[in-house]
Amino acid sequence: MPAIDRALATVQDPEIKRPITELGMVAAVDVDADSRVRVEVLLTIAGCPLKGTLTRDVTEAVGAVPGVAAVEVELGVMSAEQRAELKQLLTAGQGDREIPFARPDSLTRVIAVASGKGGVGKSSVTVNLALALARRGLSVGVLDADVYGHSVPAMLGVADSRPTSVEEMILPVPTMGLKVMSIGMLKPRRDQVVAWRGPILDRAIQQMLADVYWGDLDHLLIDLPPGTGDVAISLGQKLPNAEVLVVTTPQQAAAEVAERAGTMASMMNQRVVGVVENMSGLVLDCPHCGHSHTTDVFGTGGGEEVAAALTTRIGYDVPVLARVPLDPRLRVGGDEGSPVVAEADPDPRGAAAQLLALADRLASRSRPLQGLQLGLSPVGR
Ligand SMILES: Nc1ncnc2c1ncn2[C@@H]1O[C@H](COP(=O)(O)OP(=O)(O)OP(=O)(O)O)[C@@H](O)[C@H]1O
Repeated sequence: MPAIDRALATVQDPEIKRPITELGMVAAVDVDADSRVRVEVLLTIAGCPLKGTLTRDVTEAVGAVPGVAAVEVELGVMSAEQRAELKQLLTAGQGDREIPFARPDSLTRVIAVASGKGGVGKSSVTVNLALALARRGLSVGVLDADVYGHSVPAMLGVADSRPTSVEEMILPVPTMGLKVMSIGMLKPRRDQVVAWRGPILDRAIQQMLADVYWGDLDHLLIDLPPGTGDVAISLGQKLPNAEVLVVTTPQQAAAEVAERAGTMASMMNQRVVGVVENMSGLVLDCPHCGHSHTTDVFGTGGGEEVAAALTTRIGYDVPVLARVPLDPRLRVGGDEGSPVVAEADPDPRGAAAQLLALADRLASRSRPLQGLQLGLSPVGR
């Protein structure tokens, strides 16, 4: 029945984000004399964590077709051959172990979020920015490459999730409209320590970029470890066309290390797109006078200092793109796995409003060629 086929084509696999009909996941559709429909859906792997979502979506879509009396969803599992076909379909045109974002024709804007030192709010900025961009209808992936912290999954409420893998192709974990992959998800257990060094880290980064099925992304946000270590070098080599956002605090003492992270990105030919000053003034409503007062807990001027120093050193304008205030709601959102930008009606003086404005600024910027590698080489005469 074409109407049932059309209804099934509206159901997406929650991880791959493509219609199940295109992915070879609908094995059979039977309609009996009483207009009861039985749909056999093939999961990519047995025990797929999202089978409940799939069953519900298929039941709802087919149940809404006029004339359908009842829907029964039967779940099966793809054979090795069917999985190999699926992998082939998803990676068509992509060379083995090729990083799709490094291709010259890639339309994905990669933004790596860097900081000089830890604890300045790099991961908080990454997850909130990602969610704010996704709320604008953009397709966004988040790659947590912070070997020391990997706090992104917890901040997005998927700390214990593990990605599904289909024939060595890893499907990122879907949450809140984002696709998430973390270096922590490559560990067998959450409490295990990642004690990897150069070459193994490099392989892990390669795997997370090339072996993960990211699909068509508008943005990929990467949470880098603090500082200028191995991961930043690996990513710089693999993704010279990435843009880098430097997060720092207003504290003057933190400025120098943040500058170093920005300079390093530019040495890797990545464009430094701007600076985010986080933990700027704390706004408190005064119980005595009724007005609000701002306390500069970490001083002032750190963001400007980093931006000015990078502008001079790199030779193009590196602006301060946002000043995000200290805001307990941001911390609570991170702890609870529900980023503050998801709040309805954000307080215009709070962190959420500044992070939403940052997403707007970044999304509305066209990608300038200055600072990007064009891959041109002079022709000899
Ligand atoms: N603007 C802010 N207001 C209040 N709390 C904040 C703010 N920014 C970050 N925090 C809190 O500070 C702590 C450190 O933030 P976060 O983990 O984002 O930093 P980080 O730079 O990614 O650190 P690391 O590199 O060590 O992972 C978190 O508990 C976070 O909730």
